Amino acid sequence: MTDIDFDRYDRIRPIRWTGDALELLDQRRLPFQVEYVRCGDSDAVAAAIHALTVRGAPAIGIAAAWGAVLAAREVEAADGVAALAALEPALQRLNAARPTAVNLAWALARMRGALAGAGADWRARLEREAQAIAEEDLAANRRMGALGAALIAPGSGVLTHCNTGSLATAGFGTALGVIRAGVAQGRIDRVYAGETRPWLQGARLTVWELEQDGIAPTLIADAAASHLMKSGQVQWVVVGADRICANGDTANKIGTYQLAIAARHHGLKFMVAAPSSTVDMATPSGDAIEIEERDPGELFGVGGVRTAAENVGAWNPVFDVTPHELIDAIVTERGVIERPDAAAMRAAFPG
Ligand SMILES: CSC[C@H]1O[C@H](OP(=O)(O)O)[C@H](O)[C@@H]1O
Repeated sequence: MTDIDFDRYDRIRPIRWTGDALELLDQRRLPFQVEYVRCGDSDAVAAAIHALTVRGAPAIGIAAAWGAVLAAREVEAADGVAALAALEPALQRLNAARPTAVNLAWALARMRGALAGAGADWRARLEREAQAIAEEDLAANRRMGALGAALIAPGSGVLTHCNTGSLATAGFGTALGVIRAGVAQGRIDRVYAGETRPWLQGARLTVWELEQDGIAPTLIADAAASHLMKSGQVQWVVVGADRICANGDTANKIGTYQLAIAARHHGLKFMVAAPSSTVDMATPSGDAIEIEERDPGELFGVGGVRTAAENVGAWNPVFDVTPHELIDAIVTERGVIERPDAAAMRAAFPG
């Protein structure tokens, strides 16, 4: 199979550290405006994560890590132990920005760990740790892309949901990295992207990302997914994850669960691609995952056009849980877990 020209397929960087501030590509404005917003302190980063200025499980972990670096400039401490105590309120505010993606808490735990044993140079240690988290994520995505693409037979069609690309990570993407690798290797002929209401990560972000690569996706309404699967044009559904539990149950963007049900009904394969930073072995199953519910107002407008009358009752959970029984493969940078269950997860993530 041809090698993957990673640089060709990965020119978007949603997160930029300037040395004294964090610049975030404002994903609320894409694809119509390409604008970066500047976060000069940790609370601005927390607000940006909550507002989805930056979004995507790995990306919010990386942003929070840089938020901790900014918080370090807001406190005085002689060493790592004193810094840990002084930083904790800011780290808690960063952690509270969104509840479902485990990457946020995972990144902040990495930053706390970097302080252990640190001396007067603890701020520099934090900055190195944030940089390492971002670099490790990019490397993980590129390895995951190759591992996931290898499962896909040449001539395949793939459906993806939400945005799991460079915009949601340090680069290349998770599920979108598998798709980029699969297209590069001639395995994937057709890419379908679900619009992903209500926030339209698919229509606004995934389509834009793939067009930057010269990959022409076919956009579909979320409601068209089962009909597409029935057509025989798609062989795999490939999605990302926000939290993968100890038994393989997976939280991901709302709408993923019904894609998994339809895929199983139509005999399609269902792949979850996520870095090991998304695996949460401390959560036994999907029932224990906190599902973020956002402002119902996100349901009422699309591109400035109202989609419902005022004061309509609405419910806006933005994630759901796919039971492991409906997942054919979980792909992380450590390898492929076929037919995931608690035993397979323990074998892959022994502790
Ligand atoms: C590799 S991104 C993982 C995950 O994050 C997205 O959620 P959101 O856009 O709300 O941050 C979506 O669930 C992606 O699959």
